[in-house]
Amino acid sequence: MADKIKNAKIVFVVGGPGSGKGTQCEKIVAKYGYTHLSSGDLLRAEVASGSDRGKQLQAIMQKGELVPLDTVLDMIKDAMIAKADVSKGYLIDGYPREVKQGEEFEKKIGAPALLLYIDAKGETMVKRLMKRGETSGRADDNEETIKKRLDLYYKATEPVIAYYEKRGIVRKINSELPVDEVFAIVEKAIDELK
Ligand SMILES: Nc1ncnc2c1ncn2[C@H]1C[C@H](O)[C@@H](COP(=O)(O)OP(=O)(O)O)O1
Ligand SMILES: [Mg+2]
Repeated sequence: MADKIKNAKIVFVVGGPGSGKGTQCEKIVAKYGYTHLSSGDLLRAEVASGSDRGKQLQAIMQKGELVPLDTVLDMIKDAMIAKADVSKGYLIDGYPREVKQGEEFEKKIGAPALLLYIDAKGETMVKRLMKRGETSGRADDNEETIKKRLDLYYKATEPVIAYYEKRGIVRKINSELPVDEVFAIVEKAIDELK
């Protein structure tokens, strides 16, 4: 089963909360037929299911902390295998959050061909998340948790970007621009993969 995804195109989509990862992934899915896997969405779906694991996850996420590595990875892998026959590639959104997560992903699943670094300023991310929080229903889109998520993001994710930069697969995308202009830059990076 797992070898079905061994040769798949894998794109890590990394950026702070509210930087626009989900927005850009949606557009990549529409144009390129990739499968979009947001680790956050997978986790929230588990929470919504009301399972015991979901309840434990909810407590962790509400505090703005990171969920255990194996849990996230197993959920991503299962979701990838489920889409192996129809997927032109995979967008792994919001993962890895830490260098160790990236290493484990490569051991268990495969190597990324590209890392899209969706980059927006801290104040922009806060503004967007506060706005999203008005309608998203997400427990973590509130001012206090947003600050914590941003702090954690800077600490944990910057080493991730440095790690993949050494391997030459990072493309930094200016996400301060309007959505379609951001996507024009994203398209170039994806087109280069073919
Ligand atoms: N380039 C852009 N310009 C303005 N608003 C943007 C934007 N990209 C995303 N947004 C909005 C849409 C959402 O309400 C909010 C967060 O975007 P998102 O795609 O959900 O971010 P992420 O998935 O990185 O947390 O910001
Ligand atoms: Mg998102």
